[in-house]
This record gives sequence, C-alpha cells and structure tokens, in this order.
Amino acid sequence: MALLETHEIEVFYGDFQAVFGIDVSVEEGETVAIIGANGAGKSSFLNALAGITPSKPDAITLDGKPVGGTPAYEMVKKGIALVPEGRKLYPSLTVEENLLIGADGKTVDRGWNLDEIYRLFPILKERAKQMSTTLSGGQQQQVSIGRALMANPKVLLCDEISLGLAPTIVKDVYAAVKEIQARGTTVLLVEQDLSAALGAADRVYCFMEGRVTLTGRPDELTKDQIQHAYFGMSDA
Ligand SMILES: Nc1ncnc2c1ncn2[C@@H]1O[C@H](COP(=O)(O)OP(=O)(O)OP(=O)(O)O)[C@@H](O)[C@H]1O
Repeated sequence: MALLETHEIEVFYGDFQAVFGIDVSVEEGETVAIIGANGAGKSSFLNALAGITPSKPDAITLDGKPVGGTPAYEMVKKGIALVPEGRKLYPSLTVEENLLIGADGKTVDRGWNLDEIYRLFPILKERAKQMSTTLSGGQQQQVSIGRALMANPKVLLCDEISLGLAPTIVKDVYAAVKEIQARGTTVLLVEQDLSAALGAADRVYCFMEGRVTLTGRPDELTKDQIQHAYFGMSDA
C-alpha cells in the first residue's frame, strides 16, 4: 500500500472542472513530481491534497485511510504539509517567527525542528531575526520550505518552488529537496521547470488538461514522449 494515493480525484471550481479522475500514488520515501503546462491542473490537484480545494473523502488516502475533504489546518495535522506557490510568508513576521508558525501543525516528531531547519538552510540562522521580506527570493523559498517541514509532515507538498528564481538558486533549492528526501521525508512536487523536476524525482506524472498523460521514471521517458504528454504534440 502506498503512503499517499488519489483515487479518481476530481476538482471543480463551481461548474468548471479542472481535474478529471486522476490516480496518483506516492510510496513512503519517494520523491514524485507532477509536470505539465500552465493550466494543466497541477496546483488544483496539489491544493486538493492540502485540503485547500474540496474533494470526496475516498478520493485521497493517507496510509490507506480516507482523508479527502479534510480542511487544510487538519490536513497538516494528519501529515500533509504544503509549500504553497508564491511562498506566502507572513510579511510582518521575522524568519524565525515564520518557521515557528509551521510547528503549529506538528502532531508527531519526525526529527524536524529549528536546529534541523538551520542545518539544512544555514543562512536562515544568520537571518533569523530579520523580517522575512528583507530576504532574497531563494532565501524566502527556504523559509517557506522550512515552515512546512516544521509541521513534521509524512508528505511534503511543494508547489512550483523554482518559480521566479535564477537557475543557480533553483539548483540549490533542489539540492535541499534531495537532502529532505535523504532524511526520510516523502516529497510530492509540482514543477514547470522540467530539468529540475526530472533531476529530483524518482517518478513523474505528466498532466494535461486535468488528466494524466504520461507516467514513469525520468530515465525511462524520452524527450518526445514528454513533449507529447505536455503539449499533445510530437516532433514526428
Ligand atoms: N480558483 C479558481 N477558480 C476557477 N478556476 C480556476 C481556479 N484556479 C484554477 N482554475 C482553473 O483550473 C485550471 C487548472 O489550473 P491550475 O492552476 O490547477 O493549473 P496548473 O497546472 O497548476 O497551472 P499553473 O502552473 O499556471 O498554476 C485552469 O483552467 C485554471 O484557469
């Protein structure tokens, strides 16, 4: 049994359907990436897992138990924590205060605390008392990841953590994802930066127009397969 599974999950905004019956499974300790173009439904899917958009109870199982439709503040206590698109830090709080807020979602100790976050992201220790808004984009992304880890999740959800960052900074952020996985945390990420996603993930799912068009291990997939799955076209 996989740690996290979706079963024919659907996401609606009023009458508009963004996700059409998607099955995804994530094994404990895996890093899985969802790739796809703008509007493919990646964030809608991730937000359903985080309890931000509604879903049916059986549509999401964690450790085999239905958790779909659980509100976001409860979902994090069940073990699913989100690094949201755009970081969404609290601008009036310091770096450390932002991190400490993440600990409100902690119900089990899986080894993540302030010391461990500062070990993963040493610059944040130096900047601990600064307002989060004074940090660079990459450092703010570190705070957002650290805040989610402070909840000690079973599964860390990351939404477009490369967004707006220079390529060298993206590399650093993804090196941290590898480290997070190495420390035993399961990661499910949504990413438009293909090389970042393929470099970090054990398995990928490609979404197009709210459906899965391709799945596999990065080393098994060809460029043409990915292009076809991404845009519905190929070189041929
Ligand atoms: N709050 C909302 N209300 C109505 N429609 C929405 C809402 N959020 C997303 N959508 C629509 O749902 C579809 C999927 O959007 P979603 O943001 O999930 O895609 P995405 O793959 O994450 O793309 P992006 O990378 O641009 O965020 C799009 O057609 C989008 O316009």
